[in-house]
Amino acid sequence: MKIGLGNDHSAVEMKRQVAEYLKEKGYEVVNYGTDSEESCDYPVYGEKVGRAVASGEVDLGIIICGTGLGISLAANKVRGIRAVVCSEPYTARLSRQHNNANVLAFGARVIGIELAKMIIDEFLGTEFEGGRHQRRVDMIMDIENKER
Ligand SMILES: O=C[C@H](O)[C@H](O)[C@H](O)COP(=O)(O)O
Repeated sequence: MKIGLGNDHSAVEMKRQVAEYLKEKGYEVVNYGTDSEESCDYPVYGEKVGRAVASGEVDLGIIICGTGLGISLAANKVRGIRAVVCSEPYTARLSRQHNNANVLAFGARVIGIELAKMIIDEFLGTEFEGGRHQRRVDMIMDIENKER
């Protein structure tokens, strides 16, 4: 499975550790984030990862900024993206089971790497359940069609 990573200046070290962890676990990693700690703008990287996921260039995305908020807001503007901010593993699991989330976001200034690893494990290790949840996810995606 191919995972697209994105981050701003606040999450360079967190992204590096996440990439290392994912590679150890056998995932292919594509880095769309910055590797410089010089101040930059998170929408750039949220959009890049969102587009990579939406086009199928990667299977899922993981995006990190200070809080996970701004970068997820940006990713969610890309058609087809369901990006979620998770600060604990339960929400990460349910975001896949019920919401079929395709991009995970968290904050490098909010959680540490060990919690991030647990969150990532739940996110990548859980499948969408479908059924009644499919109807609701379809309803979410239909909102995009009404907007554009
Ligand atoms: O939601 C936005 C992110 O948390 C950014 O990483 C944050 O706003 C960057 O802040 P600063 O420019 O003060 O490092």
